Amino acid sequence: MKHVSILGSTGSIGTQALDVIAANSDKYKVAALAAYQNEKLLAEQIDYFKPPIAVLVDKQAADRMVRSYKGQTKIVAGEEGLLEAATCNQADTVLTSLVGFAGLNPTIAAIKAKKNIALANKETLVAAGQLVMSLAKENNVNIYPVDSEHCAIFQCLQGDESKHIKRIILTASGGPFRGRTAVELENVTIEDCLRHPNWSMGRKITIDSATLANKGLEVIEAKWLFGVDYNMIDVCVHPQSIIHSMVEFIDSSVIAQMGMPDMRLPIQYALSYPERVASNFPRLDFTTLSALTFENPDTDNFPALKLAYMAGETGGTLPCVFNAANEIAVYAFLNSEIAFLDIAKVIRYTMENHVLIANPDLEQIHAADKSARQYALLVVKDLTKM
Ligand SMILES: NC(=O)C1=CN([C@@H]2O[C@H](COP(=O)(O)OP(=O)(O)OC[C@H]3O[C@@H](n4cnc5c(N)ncnc54)[C@H](OP(=O)(O)O)[C@@H]3O)[C@@H](O)[C@H]2O)C=CC1
Ligand SMILES: CC(=O)[C@@H](O)[C@H](O)COP(=O)(O)O
Ligand SMILES: [Mn+2]
Repeated sequence: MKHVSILGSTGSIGTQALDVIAANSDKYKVAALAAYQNEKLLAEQIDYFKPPIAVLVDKQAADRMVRSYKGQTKIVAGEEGLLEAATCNQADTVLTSLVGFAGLNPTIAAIKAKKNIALANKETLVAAGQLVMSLAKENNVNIYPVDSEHCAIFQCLQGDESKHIKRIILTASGGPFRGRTAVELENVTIEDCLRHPNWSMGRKITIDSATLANKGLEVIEAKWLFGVDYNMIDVCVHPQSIIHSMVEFIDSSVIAQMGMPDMRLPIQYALSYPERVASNFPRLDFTTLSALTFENPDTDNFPALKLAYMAGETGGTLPCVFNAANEIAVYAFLNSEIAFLDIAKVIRYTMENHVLIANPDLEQIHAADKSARQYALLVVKDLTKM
């Protein structure tokens, strides 16, 4: 039996993880649930899964829940609650399915408490990959990728030494605007961006997919998870999202992992590894697949991917700055403050303004995140005036 703390239980990954756990109650038990403010859904999850601990980071929402809740679960508020859920004795595994840089501290706390990590929160490795991977090694903790591409690569590598990798090929859907020019991207709406062709996900990652910043974050995530150089990570646009990623080995053999686009599979694999668990997830029917196609990403019209490579190759605090600026820009776009094409501009200007620290410690990473957010907000303000 694995005991899982779910940070971000009310989100897209969190709810699908709970579907997997409910379908396999002989294998998994919920140790803790944590959300930001969605008290209604969290209350339903508490009723069903009866975890020892539940957290609402928003203190007012947590206060309301404490006043109305009559059951056995301990309700905790705030960032401290998140850390308690990440480190509680009842858990052996922590699923990091909260969104953004907020995932970093609880992930580090979980690693220090020797919990295995099922990692959906890619922003953690983007902001602090070196530090998090070293801590995991020091504490003898495994990090199992949940992100579909990284889970695919992890599956492709089973039984093979990483030294045999020639390159990793991350597949990308290309998002809802694949093939469009910058002029055609000028006036796209929030609703257009939120219409991902293949995946139903949270709002932030869906915008990231539309700008290709998601693929940029994933390139950096792959560097840290698989210990490869950036020149060994390629991105290939595959609009059908059936091949979730590939590994080419030194003998030119290529192994791909395929499946219908359904996040329950990588979530379940990350929880069940090294076992495979039977499922009723939709199956691939090759007779109805008309074509699997591939093309190069368009980094001229979608520059966020190029900026991510630049940030990753430079290293130090720059990937953290890329991530911080992107978070500010995405939420500014979702608040109708800036246009779609401004997202990459906010990232670029914030990166250009940054004074690099080559080997940052955690405090320096937090400082870089904070100052990048402040600068990115100024850029947003300037762009809003235009
Ligand atoms: N969705 C997907 O298919 C995939 C997602 N990922 C990654 O997984 C992560 C989660 O994505 P997704 O599920 O789509 O996101 P959602 O926006 O759907 O869910 C986010 C979850 O995190 C909680 N949350 C948000 N902010 C905080 C915070 N500051 N502290 C604590 N909890 C917080 C939310 O709580 P509340 O509901 O109360 O606001 C919610 O439970 C992201 O890093 C994303 O990049 C990776 C691959 C695929
Ligand atoms: C499901 C998943 O892992 C997402 O990160 C997905 O990859 C987004 O699709 P894009 O390829 O469009 O970024
Ligand atoms: Mn992905």
